[in-house]
Amino acid sequence: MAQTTPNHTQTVSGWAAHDPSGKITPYTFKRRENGINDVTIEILYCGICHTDIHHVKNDWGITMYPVVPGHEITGLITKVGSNVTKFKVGDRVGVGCLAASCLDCEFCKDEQENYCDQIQFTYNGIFWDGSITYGGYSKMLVADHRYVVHIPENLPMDATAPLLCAGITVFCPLKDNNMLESPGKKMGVIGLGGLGHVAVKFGKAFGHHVTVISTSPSKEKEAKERLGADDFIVSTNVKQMQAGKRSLDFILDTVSAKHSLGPYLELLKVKGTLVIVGAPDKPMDLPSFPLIFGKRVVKGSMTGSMKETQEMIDVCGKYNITCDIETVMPDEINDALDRLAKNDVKYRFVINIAGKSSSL
Ligand SMILES: NC(=O)c1ccc[n+]([C@@H]2O[C@H](COP(=O)([O-])OP(=O)(O)OC[C@H]3O[C@@H](n4cnc5c(N)ncnc54)[C@H](O)[C@@H]3O)[C@@H](O)[C@H]2O)c1
Ligand SMILES: [Zn+2]
Ligand SMILES: [Zn+2]
Repeated sequence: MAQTTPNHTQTVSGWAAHDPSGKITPYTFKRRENGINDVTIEILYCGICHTDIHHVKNDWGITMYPVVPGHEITGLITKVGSNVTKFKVGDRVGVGCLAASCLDCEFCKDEQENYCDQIQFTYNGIFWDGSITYGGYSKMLVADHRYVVHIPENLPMDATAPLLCAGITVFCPLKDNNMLESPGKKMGVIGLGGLGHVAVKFGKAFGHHVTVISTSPSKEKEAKERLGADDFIVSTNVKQMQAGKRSLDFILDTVSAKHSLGPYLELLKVKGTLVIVGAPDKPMDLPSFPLIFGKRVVKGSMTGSMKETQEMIDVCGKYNITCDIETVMPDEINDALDRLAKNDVKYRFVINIAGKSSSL
């Protein structure tokens, strides 16, 4: 593993964390030359995902410092390799969590490359040439074109950026559990942050009755008035949790910190499903009784394939779904990370990397 290889000839300005304090500082590094399968992207915007916090603070014990976070990237193509036919210079594009996969295993061949066991991520991964991947907190990216999607013309580049991770991560569990084509389900969303607020929007766009389950009573008004949620349960309110028992068909758990699944499982109907997408650093309690007494299912889901990501972005174009964002400049990233850790954002920070004034 190396930070660069001889073909890393392009100097790029970015922002990196250098140790588990998580403090971000300007960082200049090298990217590879644009290869035959690559596109070069001028980055316009990059969302700040809670996964970025887990990485800069080494919550999961896997961070390779210095880490340049960022996997919710939108920008414009400035160069295309000779094998690339799907993109041209000037195209509006997005890059999410995936940078490379083996292209040969059963999952890669079945367009589920997000489950390839050699998957490499947009940052804190190791690319095929042995170099460490650096993400979207930077001015420019060289990406294999197979891991890039088109952004529909009607979607703004800033409020679309978080869809590349937050959006696809909540879209796939809905798709996998037949929630795209069968309206009228009772759906719950635990945690109203970056992922959770997009889940509410998808749930409503797909015709479901959406209940937000949150520790913060103060979020109820906004969840209903701004995001269109139908119901709100405060998870620390025993009476409300009791009244909600056996009421939901499907729950999406987006919580970033350790919590017990038992009380949430009780909210599911018999044979209901809870999908975990939040990634706390510690194991969560999973009591057996709510599972066996309700024949309930708990499963996980990780981001989405590139085919699903393009499908999700196109669906967002069709329904005009974007994220509710607060835009920050690169020198405000540390404040934004601190505020995100305190859950003080509605609902996603997006870094204005290029410093352009309009949202394009
Ligand atoms: N599965 C995937 O592919 C995938 C993709 C992206 C993010 N993630 C993970 O999903 C999680 C959420 O990401 P995000 O960007 O939406 O974060 P976020 O900080 O925007 O939202 C997390 C929400 O969880 C709530 N929360 C925190 N602790 C809680 C607790 N103990 N009980 C109840 N609620 C609590 C917060 O109030 C907040 O609303 C993170 O762990 C992130 O790493 C997973
Ligand atoms: Zn993410
Ligand atoms: Zn593979």
